[in-house]
Amino acid sequence: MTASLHTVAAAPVLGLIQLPHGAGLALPAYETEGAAGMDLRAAVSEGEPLMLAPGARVLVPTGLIMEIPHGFEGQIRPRSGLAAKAGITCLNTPGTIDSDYRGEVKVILINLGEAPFEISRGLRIAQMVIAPVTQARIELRSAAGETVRGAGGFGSTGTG
Ligand SMILES: O=c1ccn([C@H]2C[C@H](O)[C@@H](COP(=O)(O)OP(=O)(O)OP(=O)(O)O)O2)c(=O)[nH]1
Ligand SMILES: [Mg+2]
Repeated sequence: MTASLHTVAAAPVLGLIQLPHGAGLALPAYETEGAAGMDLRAAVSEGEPLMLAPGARVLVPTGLIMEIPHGFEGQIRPRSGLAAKAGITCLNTPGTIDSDYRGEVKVILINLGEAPFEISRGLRIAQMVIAPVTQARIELRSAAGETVRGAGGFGSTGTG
């Protein structure tokens, strides 16, 4: 039997605290067995949707405080359906949720489409991937070791 990704015994536990304005909203969830990201919902007031004009951006509350285990991060990514259909994306994608952050998680959406976009309560606005992170030890050095690439970049290997 194949275990689903999220029932692996060693899976990290994501702690969630639902704030009062998030109460009643469905918790973030993996929509399919193999989904990489869990969808996040807009915790805007019922009956008071946010209208996002073309070109405008907005900080959308999720109504959630998270306890991401040490050694992991949350990556906030756009949903392709919103992007393809309406030009809605996350401005700072992938947004970084640090494991020591204890404020409300918010999603920065921007409307790159041509029409105003309505964000109503409960709309699945983005997805969050939990990913391992490594903190490097930093060493100040006097020079960098030589490589074939050297300082070539930004298209140095050609286009074809
Ligand atoms: O899309 C995002 C990005 C960040 N955050 C929260 C969680 C994160 O841990 C914190 C800081 O994010 P980041 O380091 O990207 O922002 P900053 O501008 O460097 O702020 P800070 O100086 O607080 O680190 O803000 C969100 O809620 N949503
Ligand atoms: Mg920062």
